[in-house]
Amino acid sequence: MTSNGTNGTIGEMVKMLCDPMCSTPKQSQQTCCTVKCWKWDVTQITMNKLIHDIKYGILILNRPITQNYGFMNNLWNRASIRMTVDGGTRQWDKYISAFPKEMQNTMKDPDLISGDFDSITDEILEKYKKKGCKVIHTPDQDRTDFTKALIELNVHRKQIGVELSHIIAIAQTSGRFDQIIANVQTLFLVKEELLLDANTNVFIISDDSISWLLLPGDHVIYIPEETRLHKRAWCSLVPVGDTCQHVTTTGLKWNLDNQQLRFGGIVSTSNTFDGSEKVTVKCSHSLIWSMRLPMISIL
Ligand SMILES: Cc1ncc(C[n+]2csc(CCOP(=O)(O)OP(=O)(O)O)c2C)c(N)n1
Ligand SMILES: O=c1ccn([C@@H]2O[C@H](COP(=O)(O)O)[C@@H](O)[C@H]2O)c(=O)[nH]1
Repeated sequence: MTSNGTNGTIGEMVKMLCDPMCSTPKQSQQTCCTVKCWKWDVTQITMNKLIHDIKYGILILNRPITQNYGFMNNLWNRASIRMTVDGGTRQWDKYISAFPKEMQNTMKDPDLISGDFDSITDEILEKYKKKGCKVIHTPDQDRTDFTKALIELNVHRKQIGVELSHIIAIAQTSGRFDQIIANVQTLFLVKEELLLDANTNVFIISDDSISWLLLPGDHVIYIPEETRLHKRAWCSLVPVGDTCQHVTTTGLKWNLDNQQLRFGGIVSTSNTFDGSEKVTVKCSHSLIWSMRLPMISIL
């Protein structure tokens, strides 16, 4: 049981609702149809409340790692699959090298390293090969290294026979704008092209935000007290790709009432919370939800 009294994993699809407003095909001959419904509790990641039988993967993208040692140590070592992506291996190496030897030794090595390897030296690759990391070359230039890494992670997942409830990508929403957008595209591709098991959700964590894709349906997002009360708390609902024709929310300072979100129309950025324990979002099309990363606990 989490602090919010929610059982189960983040992103769990909790129930099927009957809703005559829903646009999905009718399930039965009555007026009843199926609406998918998810609940999200990010403290399972940020407060290290990952329930012990929940399995997740973690991957490091090519941005400087700014998270504190205690948080990373816990999150990284408890992952079922650890992966660094191309230049992300260099970032990982730099990150752990900054700690004293005894701290470095407590960090497990990556299980997998993938990439087209245009952002990593042979020296670093060799160093990690010698440690026993599996190196996978992914030369395809029609997909990003992040997307290809998820595909490889999924192959490995099947080989070792684990089911992952989520995958955490450590990145930054800084640096190259095209890469920030490409990372969002990866979140869409995962669902569009079924790159992962349908129950596996991908989160992108930077030093100040956590973002993921909300699929059409009903979402309940638990907001930790620390975030709710924070003066600079923020959140956003961004209709990337398609116009989101109908969005209804509760728990926000600027709520939407069956409104349309689209670029050139309304895009809900710099929104914040109204103090409620949870935000609810009902959306007809996919949206990117981002929020201030709740304070990270060291243990
Ligand atoms: C229409 C189109 N535009 C651009 C590209 C080029 N492209 C898309 S993904 C990709 C690989 C990017 O690799 P990644 O390592 O993720 O990023 P890098 O640091 O090399 O830019 C490339 C080259 C393409 N294949 N098709
Ligand atoms: O500015 C950046 C650069 C990269 N990324 C992410 O990391 C992977 C690997 O990048 P390489 O440059 O190939 O080492 C890339 O696919 C992006 O997902 C980023 O987020 N921002």
